[in-house]
Amino acid sequence: MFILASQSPRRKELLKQIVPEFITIPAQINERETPFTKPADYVQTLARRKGEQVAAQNPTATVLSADTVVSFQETIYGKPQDRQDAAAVLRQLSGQTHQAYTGVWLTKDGQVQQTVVKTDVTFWSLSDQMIETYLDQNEYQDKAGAYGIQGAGNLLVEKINGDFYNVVGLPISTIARML
Ligand SMILES: Cc1cn([C@H]2C[C@H](O)[C@@H](COP(=O)(O)OP(=O)(O)OP(=O)(O)O)O2)c(=O)[nH]c1=O
Repeated sequence: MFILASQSPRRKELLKQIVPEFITIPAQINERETPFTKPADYVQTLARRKGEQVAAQNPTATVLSADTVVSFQETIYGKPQDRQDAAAVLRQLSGQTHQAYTGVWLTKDGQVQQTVVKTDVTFWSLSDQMIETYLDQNEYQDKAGAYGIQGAGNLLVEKINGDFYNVVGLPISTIARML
């Protein structure tokens, strides 16, 4: 059995492109128990904690988990607390290049593989009006870094260097090579 240890609808949609049949079992962990460290270490630790928690309940299954953050100038941005927080994050990222990191953890046939994929994302310079218009669409609410590149958030993005799907939350070309 293949389990995606995630409640993210975006991760479920992306995984369908490479795995025909799987079930989803969200991990029940408190992400705040993991201290902020370097972004790559942070997402790797969280992906591992999510995967291990679900794998412990399903010891013979293949289990895939992931965690995505946005990082800019040593600050890690998870999901925004509220609209004000989201506005502050987007103002920080405006006109700058930040990184999206996704940690991936996979256990298959008793073997554990894990990796971290990084994508550079450059935002246009964003006016307050552009930020408010984007926030009005409420897309920011469950997204690390307060934007969804796969949605209207794409209008904030001048360019990326790296895997697009990694920003969304599942670097499927890398994962396909792990399977
Ligand atoms: C940057 C970015 C993040 N995201 C989303 C992907 C993830 O759902 C979310 C990052 O939060 P995560 O904590 O990685 O994932 P999650 O809580 O949504 O789901 P789970 O832990 O159960 O796997 O941000 C986008 O959808 N688009 C983007 O451009």
